[in-house]
Amino acid sequence: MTPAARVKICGLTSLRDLEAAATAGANYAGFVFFAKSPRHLSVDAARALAVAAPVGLAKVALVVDPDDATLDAILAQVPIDMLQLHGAEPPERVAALRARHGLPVMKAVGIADAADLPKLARYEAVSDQLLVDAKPAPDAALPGGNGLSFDWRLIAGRDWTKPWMLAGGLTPDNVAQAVRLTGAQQVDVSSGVEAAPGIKDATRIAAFVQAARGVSAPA
Ligand SMILES: O=C(O)c1ccccc1NCC(=O)[C@H](O)[C@H](O)COP(=O)(O)O
Repeated sequence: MTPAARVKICGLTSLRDLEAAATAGANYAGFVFFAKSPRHLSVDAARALAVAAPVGLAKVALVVDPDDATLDAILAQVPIDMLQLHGAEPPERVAALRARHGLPVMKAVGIADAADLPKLARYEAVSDQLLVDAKPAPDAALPGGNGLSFDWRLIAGRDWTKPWMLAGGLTPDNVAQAVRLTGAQQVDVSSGVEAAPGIKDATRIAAFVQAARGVSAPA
């Protein structure tokens, strides 16, 4: 039987998106703070979403190599439950941010091939969770949210020491297979549930959550 996975919907940009994620039963809502992204939120826009989020929907701030002032400005205004570090933060910086802000930290680790796997242990040592994502192409405009997947067999059967989330190119159509193959207990999606970059599709969000939980989508 397919295990029931916890679901993060990343890159919400409107109250409509937030409601779709909450109604579908998502566990985490991701807010992107990265100016070049079509999913980027100002601090004010993120605050409006975060205060509207229902209890039980964990609010995740996705940041990329943030400086202290940027993070301070976000966290002073936006009630956040977890930080997602999606840049090239070295392990020492991950540990420092975790200590400085007193929030759980999820470090994104990009995987393209077996040479990337040792990074997982290095970041497990300093993070509360890992986000195991596809490594973007060197010339990619965005460090994540590219709808790109990696070879899931690379992590199948791995012994994990921390909770982790599978990400990268997941869709309502492939998430059940990804969960079965990797044993992921948590999954993350952004572009796979969008109608257009930065605009989520409520029907796709519902189908994704159902598929991740091993429930067939209604015909
Ligand atoms: O979504 C963005 O625009 C983004 C910008 C900068 C860093 C990370 C970004 N997104 C990360 C994610 O949304 C997900 O955590 C992950 O990469 C999966 O995305 P997708 O393949 O689109 O489902």
